Amino acid sequence: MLSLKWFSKTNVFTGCCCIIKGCSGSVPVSFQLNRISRGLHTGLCVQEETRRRTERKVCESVLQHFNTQYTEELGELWLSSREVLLNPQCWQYGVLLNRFSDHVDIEADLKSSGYYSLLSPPDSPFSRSQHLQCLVHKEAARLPKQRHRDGWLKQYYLLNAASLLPVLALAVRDGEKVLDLCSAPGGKAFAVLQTANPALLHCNEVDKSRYMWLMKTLQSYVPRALGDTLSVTNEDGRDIGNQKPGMFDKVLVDAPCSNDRSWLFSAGAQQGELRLRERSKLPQLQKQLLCSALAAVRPGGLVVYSTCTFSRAENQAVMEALLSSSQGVELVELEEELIGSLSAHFKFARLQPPVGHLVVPEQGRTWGPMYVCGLRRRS
Ligand SMILES: C[S@@+](CC[C@H](N)C(=O)[O-])C[C@H]1O[C@@H](n2cnc3c(N)ncnc32)[C@H](O)[C@@H]1O
Repeated sequence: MLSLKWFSKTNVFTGCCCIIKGCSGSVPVSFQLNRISRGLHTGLCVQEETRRRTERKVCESVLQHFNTQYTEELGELWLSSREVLLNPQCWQYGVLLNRFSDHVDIEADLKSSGYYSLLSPPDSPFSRSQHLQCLVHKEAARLPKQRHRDGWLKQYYLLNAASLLPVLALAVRDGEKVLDLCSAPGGKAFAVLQTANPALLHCNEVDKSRYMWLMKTLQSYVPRALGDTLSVTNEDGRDIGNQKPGMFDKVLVDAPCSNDRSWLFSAGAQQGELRLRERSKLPQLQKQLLCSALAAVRPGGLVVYSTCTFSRAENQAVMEALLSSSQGVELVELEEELIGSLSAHFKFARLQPPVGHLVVPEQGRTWGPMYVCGLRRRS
């Protein structure tokens, strides 16, 4: 296990502006956010990123495969979601503010540019967390990414806002011990730290290069003072349940899955076909990771499972198989209040069987796909 060591890197910075583009494909509107563009901690120019996204080619074999499977599983919903997934220019991005950084100016700029909070204000009785602040825009606005600068904390993390659903479902409380079993690149680990002050957040990632990426994320967003709270390992998550039985209050399994959004733009037919061939192995891996998570959580503790695919085989079927083969495990319904408050922002599919929740993208609310389901270990 590694505790975090912060390392330095040379940084380049360029000024930049943001692009707003409607789903209709209308003329792009660019605007400048005063302090963001003045802050100049940007990475790739947003226009460059937008151009790259526009130029990405759809992988026909993956599209055909999804058409067959998801028409059967989702019917009409697949048609509306497909329209969004195939048009990267209409994708929205959530801006998750970093409570450990000084972001007051940026928050004010964003709000004056039409951004609003995804969740209730932090002081509301309905707020899920004291600190988590995610701003969204009804258009496909895209901020520049900020570059890593040694000794400086990035002010925001860009994400698909539906990624917050598993973190909110985990509902971490101050002082809890939390395991993020499949953690890289670290978006949800970062989000967990925005919601509470856990006694321990243990992040694990099996892939070496993604593990390095995870370390970099944590270094860029989390103050050194929290170093003792965090631990990071580069192991197969399937082994962690045996290594740390019953050690955690909560475990997040943000599982490796058919990442529908990105698979549709696989780099070439070969990569697409390889992914489709390997796809049938995913449910087995997902079940093994869940078993490990259930071993790592204490009796009475909560495991949240999430994926970013529509696939029934990787979502409800995994949960059902697990529930039927494991004793002392029960399904946990996500709080109605949480689903209700997010329904204004997210489109939820009606699942059959009704196990877990699935956010599906639609025009104007392009968040998802994101499947979330909770399990409690009884004994
Ligand atoms: C969906 S991604 C996680 C995204 C991450 N939670 C976030 O929010 O940034 C799934 C991750 O699981 C990792 N993974 C795949 N197999 C694994 C295993 N056996 N044990 C642990 N991690 C694994 C993948 O390399 C990938 O980084």
